[in-house]
Amino acid sequence: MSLYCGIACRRKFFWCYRLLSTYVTKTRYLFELKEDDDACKKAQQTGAFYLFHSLAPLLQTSAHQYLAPRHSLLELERLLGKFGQDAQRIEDSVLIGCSEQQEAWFALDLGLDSSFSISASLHKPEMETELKGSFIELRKALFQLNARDASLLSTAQALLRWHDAHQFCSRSGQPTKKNMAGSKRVCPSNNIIYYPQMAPVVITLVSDGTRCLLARQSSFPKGMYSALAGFCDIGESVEETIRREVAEEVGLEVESLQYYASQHWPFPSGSLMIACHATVKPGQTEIQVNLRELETAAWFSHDEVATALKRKGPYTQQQNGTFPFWLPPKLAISHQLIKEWVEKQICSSLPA
Ligand SMILES: NC(=O)C1=CN([C@@H]2O[C@H](COP(=O)(O)OP(=O)(O)OC[C@H]3O[C@@H](n4cnc5c(N)ncnc54)[C@H](OP(=O)(O)O)[C@@H]3O)[C@@H](O)[C@H]2O)C=CC1
Ligand SMILES: [Mg+2]
Repeated sequence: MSLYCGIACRRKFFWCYRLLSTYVTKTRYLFELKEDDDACKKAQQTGAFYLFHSLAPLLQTSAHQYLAPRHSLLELERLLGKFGQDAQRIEDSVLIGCSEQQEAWFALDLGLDSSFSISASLHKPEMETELKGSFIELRKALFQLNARDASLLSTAQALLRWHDAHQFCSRSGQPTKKNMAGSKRVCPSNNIIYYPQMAPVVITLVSDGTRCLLARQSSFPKGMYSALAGFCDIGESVEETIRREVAEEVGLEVESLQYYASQHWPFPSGSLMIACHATVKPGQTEIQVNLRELETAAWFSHDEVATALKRKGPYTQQQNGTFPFWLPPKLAISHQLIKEWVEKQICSSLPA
């Protein structure tokens, strides 16, 4: 090993160690805040809060992008005081992460009903003026956020929604109580613990070797196609869901499949998207669209998909009345799955 190589390796090792160390420290800190209510309450003193109103995040506009502002505990207490709200409402907040310097990040919804105060929703426009921002539906804003804010706000919204929908014990009917971090709720009358849940969903890009299969639901924006998606049924493995969804939606039988990656997705109410590539049996490529599920589905060539990936919105109606063929934005795992397929096709067509 040359001296240069030795130094480079040691540097690399040191760098990896530093990265790992920061990550582990952060993870252990968040674990402690979830387990210990007092530690979590203390972390709120130096922490920062993302604000929501009826599940819409507070955003500010900056150069065609949305930014998610954070507020200190002091600023939040001042705001609640100004609008006649009890500062105890801050206990409704949920822990969503922390910075490398261990500044804990929380999310709080000022519009949902709270056991600590009511009618906060009456003040929405005044709050927006005071906070110099707007509460914007996450569906409209997600693709104009940077990756970190998109991920934090998606987690926050899913968690706030889950708490709002699990106020009562399904066994005793009594009100449940959230822990300080919001990582669980407990029924005080029978000690049943409820943990936040999400729905597993598969997203599959089917290929016949040279083309890939993309589909549209009538609810999609005009011209947009995506890979096939479907919720896992209870009792199914990911492999079984993929085979069933492909058969149900387009009438094809999957021959092989390969896991690609996963992503948390805030819609409709918090899903774990599990993305896979799949191939169909040779010679069995005739699509039979299930019109109860899809508007249409079709095979697309490598060049058609590569061109669509480069296309940038807004996608306006063309002179012949149709809309250009386009694909989900970069942030969506379906985009990344399709992009990987395009890149793999290029590699496999290169001479060995
Ligand atoms: N991030 C990404 O890149 C992408 C994400 N997705 C997401 O994947 C999700 C699933 O895709 P989709 O094709 O609609 O799924 P499905 O093909 O499974 O069809 C949706 C239908 O399944 C039923 N359903 C079964 N279980 C559930 C559940 N836990 N929650 C809600 N509905 C359920 C509902 O029927 P009924 O209403 O009749 O009860 C619903 O209308 C979508 O919500 C979408 O947001 C999709 C594509 C890309
Ligand atoms: Mg589907």
